[in-house]
Amino acid sequence: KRVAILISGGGSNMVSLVEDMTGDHPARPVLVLSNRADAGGLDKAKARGIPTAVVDHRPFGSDRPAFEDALTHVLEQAHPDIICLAGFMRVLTEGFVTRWQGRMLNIHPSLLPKYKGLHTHQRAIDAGDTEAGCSVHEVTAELDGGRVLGQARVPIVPGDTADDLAARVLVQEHVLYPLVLRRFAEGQRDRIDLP
Ligand SMILES: N[C@@H]1O[C@H](COP(=O)(O)O)[C@@H](O)[C@H]1O
Repeated sequence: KRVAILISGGGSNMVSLVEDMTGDHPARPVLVLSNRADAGGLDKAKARGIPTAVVDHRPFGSDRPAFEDALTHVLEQAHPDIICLAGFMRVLTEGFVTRWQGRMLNIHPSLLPKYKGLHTHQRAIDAGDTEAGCSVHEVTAELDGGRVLGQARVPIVPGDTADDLAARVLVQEHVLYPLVLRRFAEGQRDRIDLP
């Protein structure tokens, strides 16, 4: 299977996916695509010999479909079977999502369906939750709303800041996403929960 990975930032999840796609893994990374030319993950991908591309969203202003047409044009040249959103911070329209329906995954730093959207860790702390985590889900037109294929849980420790929690969850993201991608590439659609 051919996998394209969309990023906007440092790309630590992208690296964990790429480093797992070796040996008997049924998939290989064919493209790392960013909407930001200054995304730190681009250099990490180049250093691992993966083709990279940038489609800057800013020149398109509020014309999301035009931005997504440019994304789709670049993606189609890589012929991906699977698309992984990994810290990709643009909300995608229904048109784009429908085009890649059933072949696109995302990692979200909360225990979905709780805390869709942003600032997930602070919201979990403010709510007095005792645990948090991350979820890998299929991407649908509803933001962070698709079927959850995997979740990993971590404790919230009294006195935790959002940054403390984000760091603890990120460690689990790097375990969960590669696991779910491997199963997804093998055709498995049932959900896994860590630990
Ligand atoms: N969507 C969220 O954005 C962060 C991206 O981190 P990285 O993969 O760019 O390091 C991760 O926490 C991910 O869950």
